[in-house]
Amino acid sequence: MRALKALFPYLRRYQLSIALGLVSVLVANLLSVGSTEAVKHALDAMARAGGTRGEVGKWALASAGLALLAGAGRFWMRQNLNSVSRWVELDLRDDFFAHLLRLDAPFYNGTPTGEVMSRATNDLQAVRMVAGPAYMYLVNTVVFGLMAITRMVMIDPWMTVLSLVPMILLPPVTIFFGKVIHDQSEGIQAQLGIMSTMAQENLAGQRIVKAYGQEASQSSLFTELARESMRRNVNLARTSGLFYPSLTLLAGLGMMLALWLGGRAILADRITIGDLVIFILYLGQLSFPMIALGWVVNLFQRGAASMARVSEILETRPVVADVPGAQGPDEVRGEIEFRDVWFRYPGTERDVLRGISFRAPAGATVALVGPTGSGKSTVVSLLARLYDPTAGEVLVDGVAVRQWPMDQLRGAVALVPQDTFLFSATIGENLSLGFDEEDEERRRGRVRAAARVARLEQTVEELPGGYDTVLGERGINLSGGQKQRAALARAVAKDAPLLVLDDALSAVDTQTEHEILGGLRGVFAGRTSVIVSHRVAAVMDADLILVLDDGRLAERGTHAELLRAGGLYAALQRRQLLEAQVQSDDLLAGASGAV
Ligand SMILES: Nc1ncnc2c1ncn2[C@@H]1O[C@H](COP(=O)(O)OP(=O)(O)OP(=O)(O)O)[C@@H](O)[C@H]1O
Repeated sequence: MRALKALFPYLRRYQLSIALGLVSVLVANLLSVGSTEAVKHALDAMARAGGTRGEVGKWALASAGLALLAGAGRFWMRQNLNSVSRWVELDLRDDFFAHLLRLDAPFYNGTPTGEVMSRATNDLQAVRMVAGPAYMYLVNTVVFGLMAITRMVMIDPWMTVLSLVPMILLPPVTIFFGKVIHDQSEGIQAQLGIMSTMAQENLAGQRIVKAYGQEASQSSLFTELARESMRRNVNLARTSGLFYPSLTLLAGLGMMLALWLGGRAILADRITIGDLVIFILYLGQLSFPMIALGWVVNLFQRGAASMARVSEILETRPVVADVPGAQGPDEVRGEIEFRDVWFRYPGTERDVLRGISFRAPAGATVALVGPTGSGKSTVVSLLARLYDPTAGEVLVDGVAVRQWPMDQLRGAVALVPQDTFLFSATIGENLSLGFDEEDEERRRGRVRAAARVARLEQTVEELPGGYDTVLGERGINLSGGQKQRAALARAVAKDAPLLVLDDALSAVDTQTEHEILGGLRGVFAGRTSVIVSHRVAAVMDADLILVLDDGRLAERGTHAELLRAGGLYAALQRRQLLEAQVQSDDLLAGASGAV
């Protein structure tokens, strides 16, 4: 329950509404008790020898009027307290999302996305139930319970004790069934999640399903999952079927005892008919608050566990963050230096970079080549400070990147990562992600110029809405190469001093890649570029080529120097030339065959 303390600052913002809501609980219950008391007076007037019609009518009217006012009070109670829970949920969700965006790559590396999503949805919902309904029903039960039981004891203490015995079982029965029903519902949701994922994958990957003839086996797998879902639903129906009659049985037992004992008390002239009727009314009105009490216990337990999970993320501090007194250079030139850099990914045991040292002057084009898994993307990640090195230092303009204010560093680097990511927004919005431009014409101009450099202009113009075409699930899908060019255009439009392309043109054909890189050289003349590529043709014009092999810097130099050295780079070039030769021979053979 200590976890719920973290909720207090959020609740404190709405203390006026909470106070009004709690006063409404008190007033509504007082009015409700008053209405029940008026019933007693009406009945007693009916049974008394001198009672008049007018008197009965007056009390009946009073009862109805008070019940109406009590209803209004309850509306006001719900209105205030449930609204507070929604506001608290909104504030928490906003803070949670903003915090998620501040968290760093090491956090996302070690936390599955599904886990984060479940905290942002299910857990926040469970916390909301505590921030309103749970304490509202708890206070309501306590207030009404005290009032009703006091009145019942005043009528007959023994009758109160005995008729409450079955009622006292209502909260534990609700807690027990509540837990079972909750677990079963979760199981159903989980099963539904598995089914949705499977359906979604089969629909999205329907070309693979068809190409590999998987229709029948996927269909029977789905049937198995659906059967399991049905079995879980039937179990839930059985539990619910037992739960509600158990509640009615216990409440009914209390009533039966009250009727039996009350009947005897009337015959013995200890209480009036009016007393018995309102006793039974109070008993009946008590059953829902008693059931709510059990429900509230479960809500608090679930809410506390959920708040602990939400707080765990909210309290996680990014490891890669601004250091105190962070200070970058006044003007970014773009000189890059790696000084004996070692790196291993958090939670792993293997050094993926081992003693990398190099220096590239501002304005140079640096290329990284090497076999897959050799550490090229990792070098780029350290430059953009997505991670901090395990040992050694990465410097830009002579200042360690850890000493730079994060905003300044990220503003200075335009990164095109290996995995292209475009938002489900318009192409124009996707391309202007990296810069602020109030003037719409200038923004569009900048986006168009960048698209031209990335050889994307014609593709966009052929789309139905041009730059206003929405991408992704809600709109059209681009091909792999088009997506890569859009990601490149986004980086070009950012117009930053350092351009970093991490295998950013792998899905573009060699000819287009050559054209794009040629265009980039013009636009980025005087700025520093880092190009990761598997193709020698893409890096041969670079000022400095670094060849990585299993985390080590195996070779360095210009294209000509590396060819002369006859090492890994030269072997890579020979292989790629040979491959190109074989491909063109195949094409020629195909063409002559066709003739
Ligand atoms: N997030 C990660 N967590 C743990 N290990 C990782 C992570 N990302 C990469 N690695 C490991 O680090 C090593 C270097 O990976 P990196 O992505 O830098 O290679 P690369 O040279 O860019 O490869 P490719 O050419 O295939 O893109 C690999 O062995 C890889 O398995």
